[in-house]
Amino acid sequence: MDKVFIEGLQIDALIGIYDWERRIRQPLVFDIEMAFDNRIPAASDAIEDTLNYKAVSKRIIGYVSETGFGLVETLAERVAALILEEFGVAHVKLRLAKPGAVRGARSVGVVIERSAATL
Ligand SMILES: Nc1nc2c(c(=O)[nH]1)N=C([C@H](O)[C@@H](O)CO)CN2
Repeated sequence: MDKVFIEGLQIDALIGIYDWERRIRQPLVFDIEMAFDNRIPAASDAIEDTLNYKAVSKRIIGYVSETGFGLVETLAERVAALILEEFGVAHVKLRLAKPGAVRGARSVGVVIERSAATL
């Protein structure tokens, strides 16, 4: 299956389990791969036929900016569900990184894959 991807989408968010984390915003980085049949927009050359990565990115930025979960697992799950439900995507792979959260590690986080069929 073809994919549409969004790589390195950085969003500042309220996220974390510790008291000090509840008082600041921290950078999160999303890498997202979404299953999509790109032959249709390729044939029409029409943006309406695409899975519009700009529209998906804007929706995710808006959503994540308003959240305040403790765990990256929770946020990753909600964003994956949003993509499946609102953009008609059948399968999504999402990597959510929290750079700088652990001293000595460049980044930490989670990778999940979800399908609309098993929502
Ligand atoms: N699997 C996870 N482990 C940890 C998380 C998390 O969201 N998922 N969060 C923290 C803290 O918030 C951490 O990021 C602060 O440095 C610790 N472990």
